[in-house]
Amino acid sequence: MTGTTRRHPPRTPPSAAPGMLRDLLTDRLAMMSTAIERHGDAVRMVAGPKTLYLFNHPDHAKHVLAENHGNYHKGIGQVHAKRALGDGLLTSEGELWRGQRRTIRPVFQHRRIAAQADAVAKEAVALVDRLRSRAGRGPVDFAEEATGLTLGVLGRTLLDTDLHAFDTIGDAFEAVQDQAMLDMVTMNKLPVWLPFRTQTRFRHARVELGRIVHRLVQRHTAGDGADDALSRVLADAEGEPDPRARSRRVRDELVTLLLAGHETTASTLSWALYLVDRNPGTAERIREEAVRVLGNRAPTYEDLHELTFTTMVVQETMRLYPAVWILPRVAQAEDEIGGYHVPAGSDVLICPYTLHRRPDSWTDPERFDPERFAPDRRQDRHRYAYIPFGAGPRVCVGSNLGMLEAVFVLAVIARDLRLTLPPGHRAVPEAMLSLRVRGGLPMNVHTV
Ligand code: HEM
Repeated sequence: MTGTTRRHPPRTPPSAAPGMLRDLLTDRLAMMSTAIERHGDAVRMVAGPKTLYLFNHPDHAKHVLAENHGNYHKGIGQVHAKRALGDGLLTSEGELWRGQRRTIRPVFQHRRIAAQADAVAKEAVALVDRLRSRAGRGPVDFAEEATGLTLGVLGRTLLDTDLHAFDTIGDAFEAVQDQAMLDMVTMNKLPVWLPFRTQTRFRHARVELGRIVHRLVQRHTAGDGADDALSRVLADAEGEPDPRARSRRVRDELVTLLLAGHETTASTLSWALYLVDRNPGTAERIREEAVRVLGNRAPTYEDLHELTFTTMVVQETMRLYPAVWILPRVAQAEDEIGGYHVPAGSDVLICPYTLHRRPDSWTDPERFDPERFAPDRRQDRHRYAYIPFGAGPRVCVGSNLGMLEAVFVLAVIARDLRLTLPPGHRAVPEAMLSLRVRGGLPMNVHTV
């Protein structure tokens, strides 16, 4: 293609730059949605020194994430998260990534997840018990409870450990997320030693996470022979001759797995509870299904396939509030996406949040309607119109576990309790590394 015939995506006008920079700091979802509304499926967003190529058609997602994935490395935001996560599975590339993925994949296969379903069910039932003890005593922060649950599940399933014993871990991860976001919006220009609160918290958190991983490793070597994620990561790192590099590798991989695995599922659960409360009749349908399938007992892996409506609610939740709201990439060589030229080195964004709201893929896209995911309607849509777990070779490695958790927890909560938002409360999304509920999710607990 010659320079004269190249087609470039429409660019945002210079007058939009101040508003975009403000939105980058305070409302990243509005920044993406507005750009697409004004300019269409492909936009060059020019904000200060940075140009971001935002693509919003399912064919674009297919091209970047699957067909030509080799040309796209992890990008803005995730690159910056490296400061916190090092070279773990989420942020690594090339041979290192391939090796890490090979090491960890067996831990997440269906067979293994099936074996871990009981551990997930136990955590779900324990959460319900904790919530029940708060019934009638004012709102609980469900987002915090969900985070505790998902960390507990990861501890039991990946590390064979009770992570509840590490009570600083939730705060440490929050500090890591905040830092990664600060890095992203400041384009990584702030040295980490500056005495800002976020940076100081981050430095402490990094030390704390290192300490926690060290303790996990020490405990683990005491009882060997297991085939969990920790055993696999340790066995894999044995090939590394330098002891400091070896322990850094173990830390990076474990911190990555814990971060990637708990915030995403916890956010999904919070949004699910929020949507269930706001959409009359939904809680009753989940409860009726849970009573029919489970009776009074804890869920088992076999029940998962029977909890059809609950699964549809989780899927619709991830459409409206995809925990990973943005998939940032950097083009390694020049490319053409949907007929538009993309120079080498460009920051390319695929945004599940806006993709999942395309009116040509979803009738009345803002409406919460789990029936969209009824098993007989699966063929109705483009395969890349719905990508809550990403797509292509870098698709979420933990999606089976994440789904199992979300469905089990929603089912047992709806069966045993009723959670309601305080009157007039609205949850506001905050697009951090994951799509959080800003300020947490206060919910009143009622027994049924
Ligand atoms: C509802 C829950 C979850 C959602 C919505 C979710 C979403 C995603 C998405 C969209 C990606 C792709 C990121 C990209 O392409 O840039 C991803 C990757 C990843 N997820 Fe999940 N995830 C969830 C649960 C989990 C769980 C439970 C784990 C377990 C530890 C996990 C571990 C990972 C890892 C390690 C990656 C990186 C994979 C790679 O690059 O090879 N996720 N996740």
